[in-house]
Amino acid sequence: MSHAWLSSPILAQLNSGVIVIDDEYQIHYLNAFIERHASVQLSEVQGKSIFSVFADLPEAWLKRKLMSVLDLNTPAFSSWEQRQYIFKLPHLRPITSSSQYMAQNCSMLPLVSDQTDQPLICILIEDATDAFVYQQHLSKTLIELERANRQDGLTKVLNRRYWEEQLKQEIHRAQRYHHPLSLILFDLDKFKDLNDKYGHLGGDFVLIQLASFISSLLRDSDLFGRYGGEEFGIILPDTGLEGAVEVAERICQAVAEYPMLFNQQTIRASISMGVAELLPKQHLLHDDVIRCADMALYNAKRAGRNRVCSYLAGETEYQKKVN
Ligand SMILES: Nc1nc2c(ncn2[C@@H]2O[C@H](COP(=O)(O)OP(=O)(O)OP(=O)(O)O)[C@@H](O)[C@H]2O)c(=O)[nH]1
Repeated sequence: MSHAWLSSPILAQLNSGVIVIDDEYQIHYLNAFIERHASVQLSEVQGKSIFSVFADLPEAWLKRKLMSVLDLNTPAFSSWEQRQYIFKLPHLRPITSSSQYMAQNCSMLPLVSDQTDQPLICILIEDATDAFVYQQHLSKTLIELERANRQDGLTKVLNRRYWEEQLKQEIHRAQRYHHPLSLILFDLDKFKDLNDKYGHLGGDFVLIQLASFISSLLRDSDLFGRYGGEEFGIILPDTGLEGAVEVAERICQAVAEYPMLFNQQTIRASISMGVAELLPKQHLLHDDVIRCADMALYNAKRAGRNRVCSYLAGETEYQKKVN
C-alpha cells in the first residue's frame, strides 16, 4: 500500500519549515509554515533562487554547507547555538526575547528527485525560540546570581567573603611577582550616634552614600569591600605604603567634606583609616595583613578619629598622620 498521500497533509500542517532546492539553489517546494512566516507563496517563488527570495541569507556560508551536502551526500546541521537563525523569520511570541527573529535548528538533507534523478536538498527549519529565550533567561539569572554572590546587599560593594578571597589572591600575586600591595581598613566615626540621631534608615543611607562616593574615588583595579557593619576594606594592588596613605588621606578628607541630604537634613560623617603594606619579603597571610591594618585603624580611633594611621610591618611604632 502506498503512503505517498500522507506527505501532503503532513507537510501542510507541520509546525516546522520545509524548503526543497536543487543544486542551483532554485526553489522546488516550500510548505505552509514558510509561506506563513515569510509571507511568500510557493506559486510565486517556485523556480527562483533561494538567495533572491530570502535576501538576508548568509550566502557564502550557506552555499558551503549546501555544497557539502551534495558532494558528500550526507546531511548537515546548524543549531541556534551556533547561528541563531539562518532564515530571518519573525517569531510569533510576545516580546520575551531580545531578538525579534525565530531561533532555528536547521537540517539540510540530501534527496534525489524520483522523476528527474536531479539531486535536491531539503532544508528543515525547526523553531527553537523557546530554547533560545529560556537560555537567555538562564544566562541573565546566572550573571545576576554571580553578582549577588560577590556583592554586599546594602552597599553593593564586595561582600566580606568575596573580598577576603580577593585579598588572598592579591597577596599570592604580590608575593609571587614581588609587587607591592597595600590594604586600607576604615570605619565610620561615632556611627552609633549617627544611628541614634537619624535612625537606622538614616544610618543605612549614610553607608550606601559613602560606599558609592568612595567607590568613585578609587581605581578600577582597587578592590573595595564591606568587612562588617560600618567597617570597610580597600585592597590596593601594585601600591606601596606611601601611595596607599596618599589615597587614604584623599578619601578621608573627601568624606569629611561630603554632605549627604537625608529627609531634608544634611548629614556629615567622618571615617578613621588604617593602612598597612605587605612587604615583598614577608610571608604574611591575609589575616596578618588585616591585623596590621586593623591595628593602624585602632590607633587612628585612639588618636581622635577622622584621620589616617599607617602600620609598617616590622616596626613597633605607628606612623601617625593627622589631617
Ligand atoms: N544603620 C546601620 N547601622 C549599622 C549597620 N551595621 C552596624 N551598624 C551600627 O554601627 C554602630 C557601630 O557602633 P560602635 O561599634 O560603637 O562604633 P561607633 O559608634 O562608630 O564609634 P567608633 O567606631 O569608636 O567611632 C552600631 O550602633 C551598629 O548597630 C548597618 O548595616 N546599618
